[in-house]
Amino acid sequence: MQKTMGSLTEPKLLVVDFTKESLKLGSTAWAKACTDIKHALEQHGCFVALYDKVSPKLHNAIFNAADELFDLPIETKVQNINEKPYHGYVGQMSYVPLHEGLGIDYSTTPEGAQSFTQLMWPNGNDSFCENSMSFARTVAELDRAVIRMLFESYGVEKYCDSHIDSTTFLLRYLKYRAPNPGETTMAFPSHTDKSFLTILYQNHVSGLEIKARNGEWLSIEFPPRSFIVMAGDACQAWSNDRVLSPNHRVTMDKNGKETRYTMGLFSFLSKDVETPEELIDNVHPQQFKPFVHVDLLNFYATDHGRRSQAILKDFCGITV
Ligand SMILES: O=C(O)CCC(=O)C(=O)O
Ligand SMILES: [Fe+2]
Repeated sequence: MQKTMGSLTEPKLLVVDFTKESLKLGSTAWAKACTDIKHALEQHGCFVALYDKVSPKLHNAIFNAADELFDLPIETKVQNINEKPYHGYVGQMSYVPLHEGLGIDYSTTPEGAQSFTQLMWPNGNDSFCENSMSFARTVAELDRAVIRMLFESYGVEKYCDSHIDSTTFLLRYLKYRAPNPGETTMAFPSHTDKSFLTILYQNHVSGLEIKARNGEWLSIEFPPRSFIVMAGDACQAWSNDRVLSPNHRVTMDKNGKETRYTMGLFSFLSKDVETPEELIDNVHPQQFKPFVHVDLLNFYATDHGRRSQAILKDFCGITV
């Protein structure tokens, strides 16, 4: 597969400016953004969001917090265990030597932020706790805005509030160190996210690559302080296969010297993931059975799930 190096070339990702006052609910600009977002999620499974609610102070605090967190002893970090697959500590893997990650489940709630902080710093770390929760809450607002727009653009806004009320947010701190000479540059292998939506925020070191529908790998260089909004498998299922949950991976520059940090906010549903009946008709017959969101992660954690090249079809596909 040909790789497009370091550019945002063809096909360009949509950029949606959420900082504009004109993007008020119900305005003309808002209606256009709804249509654009739907189109982008169907075409590429992602878009770039300009969003200025993360202050420079919080921006600095969150990446300092990442440094502080990853500097903890491994014995402490491995205590970040979660019964849900891919929610806890990941690292020390020989085939992915550059990567380490930790996850804060229920990250927008005081209980979620506090229990993670307590586990990592038994003597307390109030600023870590507050900054993590504040960041998660700020990005969750963007998630909700995107959900509202997506539901509106499919004409199913009546389901929006119950969807939002049943959403929980996993915040993952992700680290990728620079490769040593001769070492692999593959920092995170190709995969699709199991979330409903994923929102990514990185430091100044790029590395994310997304596979477009045409099979081309695009290197994503997003403007500083902007976010990548990406659809996960649950969103693809919900949309009756209209939205793309894109394959993506992280590749580090072989000559790079700096550590890449990404903050990822992953949304999950505590109610069934179910395609609205409005999205099912003769032209678009129902593709997937309703499912419990965490069961998709549990399936992915099995050999069959991990090897699957079409996880939704294998997990909940309707065969005709
Ligand atoms: O670090 C990134 O940009 C991507 C992370 C990612 O794909 C994931 O954690 O699922
Ligand atoms: Fe991912």
